[in-house]
Amino acid sequence: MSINYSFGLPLKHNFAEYVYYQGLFLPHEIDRILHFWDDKKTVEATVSDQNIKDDSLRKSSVMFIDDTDENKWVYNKLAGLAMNCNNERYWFDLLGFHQELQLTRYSTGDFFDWHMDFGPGGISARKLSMTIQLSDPDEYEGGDLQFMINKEVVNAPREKGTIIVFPSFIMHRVTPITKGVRQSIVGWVSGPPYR
Ligand SMILES: O=C(O)CCC(=O)C(=O)O
Ligand SMILES: [Fe+2]
Repeated sequence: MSINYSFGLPLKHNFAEYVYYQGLFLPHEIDRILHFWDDKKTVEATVSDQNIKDDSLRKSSVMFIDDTDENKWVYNKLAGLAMNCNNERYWFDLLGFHQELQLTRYSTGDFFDWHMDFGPGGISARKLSMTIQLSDPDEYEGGDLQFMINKEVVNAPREKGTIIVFPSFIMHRVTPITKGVRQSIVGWVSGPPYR
């Protein structure tokens, strides 16, 4: 039963476990982003904020997109989307990107098992997570970004260019790639502690 014992605060509810957007990046922009990939800058992905490699949780290659003048357009587009999405849905307190955008490559056998992007230490400021699907769905098999919503497993859209935004405390995973290569960008928007 619902009651209304108000503390006098303005209330807005429009929560969704995840939302997605299409068309923010044009195909030639996605191609430009894919050309950022530089094997010399690639590192094996780690988990949490401790630079821990845990092959049972995550296997993929990542590199970070420097926040330089040349790359600013990518940051700017994603920041705009994050602010609009936040105004539409979440009303979290956001401060901005405090960690570089991550370009991720999953080859056959790579995966990222169930996790939250939020946690203790250096990842405790993460509020919103964003993923850009950079690969065409028929370039790879497996590699689904999935959310755990109660006990249902829900697939995120795979279309190239789709941007999926979700609160960093939502459980998600990327299933193992069984064929081909999937690439994505992952960004985290930070904010002050929950209150
Ligand atoms: O590749 C993705 O779409 C998501 C990866 C992920 O969950 C992460 O890097 O935290
Ligand atoms: Fe994640």
